[in-house]
Amino acid sequence: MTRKLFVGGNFKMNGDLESLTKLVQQFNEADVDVESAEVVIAPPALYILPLKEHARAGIQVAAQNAHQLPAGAYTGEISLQQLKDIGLKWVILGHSERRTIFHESDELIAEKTAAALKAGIQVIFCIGETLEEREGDKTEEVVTRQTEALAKVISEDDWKHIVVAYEPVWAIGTGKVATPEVAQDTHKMIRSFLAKRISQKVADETRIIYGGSVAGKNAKELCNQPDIDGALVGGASLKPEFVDIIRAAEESFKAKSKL
Ligand SMILES: O=C[C@H](O)COP(=O)(O)O
Repeated sequence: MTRKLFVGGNFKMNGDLESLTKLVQQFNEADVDVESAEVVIAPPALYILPLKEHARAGIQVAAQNAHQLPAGAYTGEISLQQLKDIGLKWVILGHSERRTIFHESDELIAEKTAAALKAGIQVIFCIGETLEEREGDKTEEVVTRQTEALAKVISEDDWKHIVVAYEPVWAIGTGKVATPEVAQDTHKMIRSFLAKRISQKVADETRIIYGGSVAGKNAKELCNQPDIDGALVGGASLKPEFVDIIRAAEESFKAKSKL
């Protein structure tokens, strides 16, 4: 298997300078193999710069959102060009909290993603269904619709700068983690969609990571699944437990690569 493990930590709107600096210090000191995994933390915007300076080599930093336009009268927003200016390589776009609370549409998220790639920033592109949609048997329709919006506006070559994060909304921050089998089924479905819609190459090479109540105790089983290439961790990334998640995911990946 050629896809590299990806573990993201989304701090959301949590922490302060002191607590997050201490947290990153714990990550810096942890014995994790940052060569075999891509580790990316996403702090609140105003802590990006100090934490980027503080994080050791191998721990990258992402923004949690950005505006699609390069500059202008958009009070409160940050542009992708500004992220690029401070040396950032990653941004999370399409998180379900942006989709639901801030009413970001599939089209806007696709536009932001295309703008990020144009600005030279890689994207953790989040998709996922609500509980109502899952219970209404609409998971495939929803994740396909969200991914199709992006497929329309980027090229085949652009996909190498995208990590798809499948995050079932009903599993985010609820403690209700999707079982490894349920998550695997959806990841497989997303990969098949990429194969049919884009190409087999893009399907084989794009990393699809899982998010939603990932913790030290379930990371290994989730990452053991053939189509799960890592995790996007929320709550547990604010604790030293994040290191256990990275280690567990690395163990799974090493085992999978021997298959
Ligand atoms: O971006 C991360 C996801 O929203 C997952 O959050 P969680 O691990 O707190 O459920």
